[in-house]
Amino acid sequence: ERIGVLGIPFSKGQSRVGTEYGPEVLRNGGIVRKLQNLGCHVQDHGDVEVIQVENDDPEENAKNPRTVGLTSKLIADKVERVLRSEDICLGLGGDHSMAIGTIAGNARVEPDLVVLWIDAHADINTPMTSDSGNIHGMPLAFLVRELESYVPKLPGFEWLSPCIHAKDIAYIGLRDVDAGERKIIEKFGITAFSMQEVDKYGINEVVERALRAVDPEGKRPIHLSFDVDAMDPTLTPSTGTPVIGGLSLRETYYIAEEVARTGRLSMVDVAEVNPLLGDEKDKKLTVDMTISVIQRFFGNRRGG
Ligand SMILES: N[C@@]1(C(=O)O)CN(C[C@@H]2CCCCN2)C[C@@H]1CCC[B-](O)(O)O
Ligand SMILES: [Mn+2]
Ligand SMILES: [Mn+2]
Ligand SMILES: [Mn+2]
Repeated sequence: ERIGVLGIPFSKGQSRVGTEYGPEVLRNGGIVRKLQNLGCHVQDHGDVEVIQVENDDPEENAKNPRTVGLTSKLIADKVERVLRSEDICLGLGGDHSMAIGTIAGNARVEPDLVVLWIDAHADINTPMTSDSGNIHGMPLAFLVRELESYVPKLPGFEWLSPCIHAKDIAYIGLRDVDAGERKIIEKFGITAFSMQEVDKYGINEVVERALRAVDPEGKRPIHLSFDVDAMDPTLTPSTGTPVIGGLSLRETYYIAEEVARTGRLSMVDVAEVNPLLGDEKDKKLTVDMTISVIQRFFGNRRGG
């Protein structure tokens, strides 16, 4: 497998400084070398250029819309280019608004992709249903065709057309879903396995059902968007919106190993690592746990 690593040093989808250092701490943690040691061909494509728009006033309750929108376009263009020359793109974030660009860019190369969203949160608020106005809580709303009439065209987003269907998404790890998101998930029948289902069925059954729900014939490319807050905060404390009762290390490994085993992985987003949150121990733990999970998306199997 040829892997293209792309840094996405972005933080304006939310309000806490620090996620812009995500790519740096993951690179310093040795992710490129560790993937090469797995026998992968790894090319580091550097960082996406981040745009900071002056006087970027909120629009329809969404904060930093122009900065997020225009940076998302650059992300999409770069992801498209990487996927034209590599088999898989590994996007190192950066807050989860990065997924607007990564999914848009991936869909240009793999229009038939499905999305597995591993997260404590649903990240599908519209600007109107959002309590925070932070766009990292909205990325899927900008991408889902069925929501197009519910989402205003914000300044900076003129370039973006929704590119996935609600039925192409499956969530694993939900445990902090807003009322408006719950309504959207129910209205459009989005496949969602919260931590309650993980406890009820076990992670193996959840992964099997999630994959079968979005891709019953087992032939579509997979965009895996991993928010490190899906894991329990005892494992990844350095993240902006931690929620207790998260995925264990072994459950997260299992998801990664099973997705790797499909052989249809197209892109992995790694979102919401914030090395400025917590103490040095928290930061090191978060980076080490995140890197150990990433390795399992790319062939490191516990059984050797
Ligand atoms: N839905 C949210 C939004 O701001 O839209 C609200 N939530 C925080 C809020 C705190 C109080 C209790 C209810 N939850 C964060 C989430 C976005 C997470 C983005 B991610 O990328 O980290 O997943
Ligand atoms: Mn390709
Ligand atoms: Mn989250
Ligand atoms: Mn998220």
